[in-house]
Amino acid sequence: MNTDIGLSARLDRISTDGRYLIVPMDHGITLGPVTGLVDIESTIDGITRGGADAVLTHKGTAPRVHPNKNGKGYIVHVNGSTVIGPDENDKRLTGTVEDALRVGADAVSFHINVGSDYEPDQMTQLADLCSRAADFGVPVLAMSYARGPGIDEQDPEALAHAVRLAEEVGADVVKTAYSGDADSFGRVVEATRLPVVIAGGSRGTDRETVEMVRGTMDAGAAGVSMGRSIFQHENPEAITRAVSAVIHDDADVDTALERAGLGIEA
Ligand SMILES: CC(=O)[C@@H](O)[C@H](O)C[C@H](N)C(=O)O
Ligand SMILES: O=CC(=O)COP(=O)(O)O
Repeated sequence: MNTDIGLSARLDRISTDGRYLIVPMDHGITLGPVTGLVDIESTIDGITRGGADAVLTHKGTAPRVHPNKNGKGYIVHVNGSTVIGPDENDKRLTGTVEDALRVGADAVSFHINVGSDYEPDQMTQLADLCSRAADFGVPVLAMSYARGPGIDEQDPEALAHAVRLAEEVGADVVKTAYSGDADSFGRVVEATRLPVVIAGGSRGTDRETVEMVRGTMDAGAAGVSMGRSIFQHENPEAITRAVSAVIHDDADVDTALERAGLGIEA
């Protein structure tokens, strides 16, 4: 059976007209129950009201996600590590495509640290995940970071390599870090035919967050998979509304902040 229609139907559920505003909340494994993840129900309710296309968690929190996601998309993340373990870059499998489908996911995601000691195993696992997901018409979001000893995590050449690897092994959407400006990130976006979305990293000011999103879209990217900058915000709905204004309505930074009721000062 042709699963292309399933793939495109599911991609539509996690995006709007090819643009992606994903809020990942898989950090409960990595960082523990940090701000925004303790009462994850109200965070999900706020961000989906604010304009998120999809939320992302590990499979165990699925029962807490579904009643609060206001009809938006759902992605299940299938590997993880902790900051208190021996090596945070050593992400291990936590689920399968079948697990994700069982808990009602529209897509799966997987984190690879390109340049780390764990890259060979993670690359094989990602390639296998893409093959398995393709059997079911399930999209794969590859979180492809340039991370490891001696790696500059914002180096555009390293990021370009990371996103290209994701395409080569069969992913459908790729997330990576932002290189810091639209010009250099344009080279990252050009490195692949996949839709590219950025991670937000640790939380900055509202203006810094929205400027980063504006630069990303100006570089030709497809959106964001932005976690801490959104779920750790004192008003996740408002910051999502600002990010959504840029991604979905092509707003400039001041307009986006004003529309969300956030101050336009730095
Ligand atoms: C906590 C971090 O540094 C993030 O960049 C994570 O590595 C990315 C991911 N969402 C995770 O928690 O595994
Ligand atoms: O799953 C994690 C991400 O996609 C990015 O999270 P961040 O907190 O925006 O770096």
